[in-house]
Amino acid sequence: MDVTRLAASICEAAELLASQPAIDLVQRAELSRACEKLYAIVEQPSSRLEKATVGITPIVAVRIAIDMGIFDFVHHSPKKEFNSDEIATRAGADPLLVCRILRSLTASGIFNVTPAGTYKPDIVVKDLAEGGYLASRIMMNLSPENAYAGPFQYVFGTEEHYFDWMTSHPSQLDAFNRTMQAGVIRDNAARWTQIFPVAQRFQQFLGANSPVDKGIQLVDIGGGIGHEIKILLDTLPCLRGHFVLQDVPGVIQSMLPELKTITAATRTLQAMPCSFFDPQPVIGADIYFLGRVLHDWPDAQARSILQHTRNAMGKDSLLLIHDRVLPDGPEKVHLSDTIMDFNMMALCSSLERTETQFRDLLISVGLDLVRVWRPSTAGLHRQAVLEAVRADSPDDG
Ligand SMILES: C[S@@+](CC[C@H](N)C(=O)[O-])C[C@H]1O[C@@H](n2cnc3c(N)ncnc32)[C@H](O)[C@@H]1O
Repeated sequence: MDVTRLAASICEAAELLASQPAIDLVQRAELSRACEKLYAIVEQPSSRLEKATVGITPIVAVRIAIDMGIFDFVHHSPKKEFNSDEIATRAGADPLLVCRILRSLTASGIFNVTPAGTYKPDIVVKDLAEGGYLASRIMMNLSPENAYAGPFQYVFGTEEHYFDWMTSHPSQLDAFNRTMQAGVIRDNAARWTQIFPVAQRFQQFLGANSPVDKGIQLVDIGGGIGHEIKILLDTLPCLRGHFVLQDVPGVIQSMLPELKTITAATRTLQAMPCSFFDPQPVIGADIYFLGRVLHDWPDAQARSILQHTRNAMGKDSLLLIHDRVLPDGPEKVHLSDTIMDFNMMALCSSLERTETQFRDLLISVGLDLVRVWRPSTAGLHRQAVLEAVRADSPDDG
């Protein structure tokens, strides 16, 4: 079957339908059933699971928007289109939070983004505006950015960060570590080794017989139980070098058993309990790797992690950041992206960042973003690998 042609005809049919006069309820039901059948076949199992487990976040976005009066404003305004900043000003709310909410509402079909980049409300907005049968109020007008006093701490009645709290809740920590490992095992295309061309870029370190000291030195910061290092070693069985796995002590002690046996002549592995909020002890490594770490932290802490890494980097060191990178255009943001963004907001007072937000963060600590690697199945995955070097590196520019 020619899937590309099939996808093109489905899009054509959708455009044709959109240009038709209104279809009646019976036709709508018939078409909805057909679409659901198609979607049930093509949807990724991981996406089904995501909706069933953390899929509540679009509802949270609607509730916050009701409270901010966003629907009242756009419904009663004589204007038909709005930009994010004017909605934020009108709502008296943090522009970043309003931008995150509008992205989620767009992914839920409550707003559409025009070619000019403005937001156009859908007809359902009238039911969410004052007097509408779905309008009711909660309180929130700032994107949480205090990592130690956000929604998680409020709900669990604690002053600890989510990661600190987990160390005294071992079953939660174990579940978290297994979730992190499952994410990269389940989804081949989301693995960093599939996105960043490891074989080509680490070519000089490949070879079965050369000693460790001629190999790569790679530091996996906040590397969990070592699954990201394991994926690299499995992908490149001839990669030689010294691999350092860093995380908090409670996680390091759960390191994958198969990594514990690596002490060959061509490969060594060092498990190093240490905090990324302390100075980085490994100086001048070839590669510093930050896998899905920065999205756990708001800008203040993310900057501190990057600054410590930057201070340890040599002029030839490379920083690789594996994280979800959202498109800057809100109309391109998937529902799944907004679910994860709100998940990060709730658990860690943090956020999923756009490429521009990553670039700005890197520049603020003296690092330059050299390239963003995206998976070949672009559109389905937002995982990307960002490649950064010291701003004063000879390779920069
Ligand atoms: C989202 S997980 C990512 C794990 C792994 N890099 C991956 O991509 O699957 C974030 C990791 O950061 C670790 N972490 C949290 N606070 C830390 C700290 N202060 N220092 C070092 N690691 C920390 C957690 O234990 C966890 O393993």
